[in-house]
Amino acid sequence: MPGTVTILGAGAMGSALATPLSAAGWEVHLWGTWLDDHLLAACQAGEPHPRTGVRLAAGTRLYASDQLDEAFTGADLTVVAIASQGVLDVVRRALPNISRTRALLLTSKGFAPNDEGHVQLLPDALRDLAAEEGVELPPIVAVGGPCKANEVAAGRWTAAIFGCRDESVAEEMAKAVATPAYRAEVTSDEAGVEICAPMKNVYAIALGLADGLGERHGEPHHDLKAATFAQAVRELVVLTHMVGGDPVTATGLAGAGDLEVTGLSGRNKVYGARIGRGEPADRALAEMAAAEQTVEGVPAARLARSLVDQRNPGAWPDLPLLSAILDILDGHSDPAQRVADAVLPRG
Ligand SMILES: NC(=O)C1=CN([C@@H]2O[C@H](COP(=O)(O)OP(=O)(O)OC[C@H]3O[C@@H](n4cnc5c(N)ncnc54)[C@H](OP(=O)(O)O)[C@@H]3O)[C@@H](O)[C@H]2O)C=CC1
Ligand SMILES: O=C(CO)COP(=O)(O)O
Repeated sequence: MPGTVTILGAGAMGSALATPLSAAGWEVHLWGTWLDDHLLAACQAGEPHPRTGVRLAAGTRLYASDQLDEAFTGADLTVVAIASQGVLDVVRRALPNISRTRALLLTSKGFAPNDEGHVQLLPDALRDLAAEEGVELPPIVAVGGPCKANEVAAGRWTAAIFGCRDESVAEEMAKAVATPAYRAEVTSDEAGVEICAPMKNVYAIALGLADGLGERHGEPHHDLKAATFAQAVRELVVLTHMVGGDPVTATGLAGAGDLEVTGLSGRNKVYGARIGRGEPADRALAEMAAAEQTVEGVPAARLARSLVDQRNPGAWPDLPLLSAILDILDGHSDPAQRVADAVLPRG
């Protein structure tokens, strides 16, 4: 199918996807938000993208925030690669253009709270938004799996998972973007992919904490990290079930796979490591924000608290690690002990 793809968001992931999409034969239009001018300027100057350290794929056309309509000239496909807090705002502006494309691929990992505080998965919120505006959205394909933007940008082997309620659309898209290095498996479990995506960021904070403890004490805490990993996967299964998804999604690329890569080197893990080294949670977050390091697990954890309260508060006893992470974000005085108590057997 290759034709023209418009990528909304010129941050790490949006710019990275230009690599496989170009390699798969697409003409790539990369649109930057009103916050991305400095990123586009660096790319225009032929420098590596500031967030990935990798040069944009040759031939990528760049569009500034006031060129949204131009960015959709001839577009057949939309990719949304906006950090979660900006997704609804950007999609609202682009709705008429998006509606003329074959599908909307959504890489963002987060939740959408509405004005009444009701927490939705992003695709549900996007469909509601489109209905309110009287616009018909194309099928949404949730993009998940262990995909570090810098590795995708560099053209290294990456396995993604595409989740669409209409599995044939996921299949069509997976074929249309496949390269020897970037390939996607498909599922009809949109909800499962969409709950695992933000929640693995939350749990990766706890994985990072074990690494930070190791650095602080000069001795590894791999046992704690592994126990944390296993508990995180158990809780991803509980949460996936809660939103009507398939537990297999939680144990595959979208859940365990993405948790692993984020626990190795993601920004959420880096944040957790700072807490493990002894930094106060709020100060570490402020310093990462100042360095343009998005830590999506923090807002996601708090929205997940509301999601569980709204959908099934009876599940809290099965979510001790999520409870621990929330306490740590709220300033718990002994984060390491709090995680250990959540993931070690009671004895
Ligand atoms: N980085 C990665 O390895 C991966 C990321 N993802 C997901 O893809 C999405 C994008 O990630 P990534 O590219 O790393 O994120 P970035 O931090 O690089 O930001 C992505 C884009 O979102 C914009 N943005 C941030 N906040 C707002 C806002 N309030 N309003 C409008 N626009 C906003 C950014 O602008 P600004 O430049 O100002 O931040 C940028 O254009 C995320 O949800 C992430 O979870 C998925 C897989 C891997
Ligand atoms: O989602 C990611 C990898 O799949 C990136 O994770 P971080 O946001 O923690 O860097």
